Amino acid sequence: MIAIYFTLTLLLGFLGLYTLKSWFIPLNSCPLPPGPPRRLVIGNLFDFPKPGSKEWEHWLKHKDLYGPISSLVTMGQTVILLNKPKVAYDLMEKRSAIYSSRPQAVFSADLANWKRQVTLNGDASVVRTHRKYMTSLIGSKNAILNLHPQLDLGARHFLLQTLQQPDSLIENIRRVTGARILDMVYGYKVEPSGPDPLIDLADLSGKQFSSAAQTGTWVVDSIPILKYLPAWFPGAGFQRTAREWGHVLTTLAEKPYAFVLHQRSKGKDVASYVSRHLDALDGPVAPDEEFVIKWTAATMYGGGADTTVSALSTFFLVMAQFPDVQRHAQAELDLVVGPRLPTMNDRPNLPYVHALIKEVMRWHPVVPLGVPHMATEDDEYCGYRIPKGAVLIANIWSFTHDPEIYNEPMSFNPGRFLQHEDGIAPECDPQKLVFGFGRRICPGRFLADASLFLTIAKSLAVFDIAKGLGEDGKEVDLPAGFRPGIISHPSPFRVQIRPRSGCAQMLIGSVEAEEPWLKGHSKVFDDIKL
Ligand code: HEM
Repeated sequence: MIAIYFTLTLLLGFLGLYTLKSWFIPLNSCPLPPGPPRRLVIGNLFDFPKPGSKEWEHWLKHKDLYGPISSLVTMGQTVILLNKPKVAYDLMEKRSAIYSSRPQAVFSADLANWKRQVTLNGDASVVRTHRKYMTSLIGSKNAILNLHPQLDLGARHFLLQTLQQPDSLIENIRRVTGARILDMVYGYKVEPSGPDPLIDLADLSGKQFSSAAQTGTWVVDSIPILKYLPAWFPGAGFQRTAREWGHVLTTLAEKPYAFVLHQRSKGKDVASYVSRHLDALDGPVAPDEEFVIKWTAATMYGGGADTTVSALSTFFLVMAQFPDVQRHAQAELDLVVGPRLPTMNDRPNLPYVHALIKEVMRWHPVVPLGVPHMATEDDEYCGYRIPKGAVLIANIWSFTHDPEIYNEPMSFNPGRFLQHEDGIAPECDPQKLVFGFGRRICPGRFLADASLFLTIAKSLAVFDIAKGLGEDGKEVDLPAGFRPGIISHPSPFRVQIRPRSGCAQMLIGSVEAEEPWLKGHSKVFDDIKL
């Protein structure tokens, strides 16, 4: 009992101090950017989105109410909302030296130890090293050229699996996307059908990450002192959850790494990101070097799979929703490519398909609020104060739906990205917005771009995508909604996917004659002790 009173008193004391800090404005200092009025003690606590709500919609009103930049303060923490792309560029790109850190959310980064993945790490030298390792595999268009054959084969296997199991679209997308990255990063082949331990693990960890990083879900993020509560303390269940989720993340990094070491010990190793880095070492791998290889590999797997799954799911949803757009893209493919599957070489001659992919990325940005950045120094912008430690959130969804940038932003119109004969310029390329900004810009953007093109162009060439049928045989309406989360996916939907012709069916089946891609390595784990 005494322990509870003591902890409560301590908590109230800290709350008071935080509040004082949030009300304290240095003399001769400019004001924070505008924002909702602050209440005594709790500041803007009730102005944050409710857990499980769509945060990007919640913050949208800030642009109309307060302009291009706004702010909130609660528990001593300042949050700066960037409501226009220019502000995101001005701060996160032009002043990237002081806006490239990450806030250390207590639950995700600290307790569950997600900061082992660079995405949630704020330390500049760690970020530099980890990004350097990753960019050797995926950091430029040239680096991705080497991966085209693997990506192309992956896309053809996706067609085959979708033909065989048209009702398991999202599972197929998930399996093939994960399989591609596991192959590139570890040389691991997933099971051709049925569950695969690494795909399931990434799925679980991805779901846990989405909940872990959701603002407002974890009280310990707002009151960091709570992290010292022991797990047995009433209300401290978050400690057990964090430990459990941290353990899943550890397994996600250790298991496939152990697979590579096992294959090397048997002389069965194939070229992959991990083996290439191990080959480059002179002697035995030092622990800190092993840490970087292991965790950059896990970061690419974790960061690359779920994001691409979301973009491809949105593609299938909108194709069923906008059949005219689908027909237009198919007509272009038939004219330019003819009766074969499109490849990367066809891309320059497929402007409409290219524009369609941009529109998918704009229509629903996969990471609607980006990943928050943190200021590492006090700064001033347009007469407003941005204090050291402030968290910066770029509302990417609001950027890609800004009527000053995109004409009729709520309509799905790939034509907006084409060069018009009457001289009207194409609208802003959303690739400049949806992958984030400055030194933390997504290092997987070239890989994502190539994977999306190959999967989307090939799918359009051979499949007709339509709304699913209800029990009465009539087409059912598609949900227009998207789920909340740091990586946002479409709400569950049903579509029909059929080959466009007999020739299309033959093209899809042709991949079966090639070396089996999905031949399955999971049995190896029977021999590996973690
Ligand atoms: C449609 C696909 C994708 C989208 C829309 C996307 C978007 C983003 C965004 C918005 C960020 C945050 C950038 C910032 O902080 O300003 C990010 C970070 C990151 N992305 Fe992606 N991404 C995609 C695919 C990928 C892929 C395929 C990989 C790797 C294989 C990847 C790896 C990463 C990593 C490692 C980070 C963290 C970078 C850092 O913290 O420095 N992403 N991504």
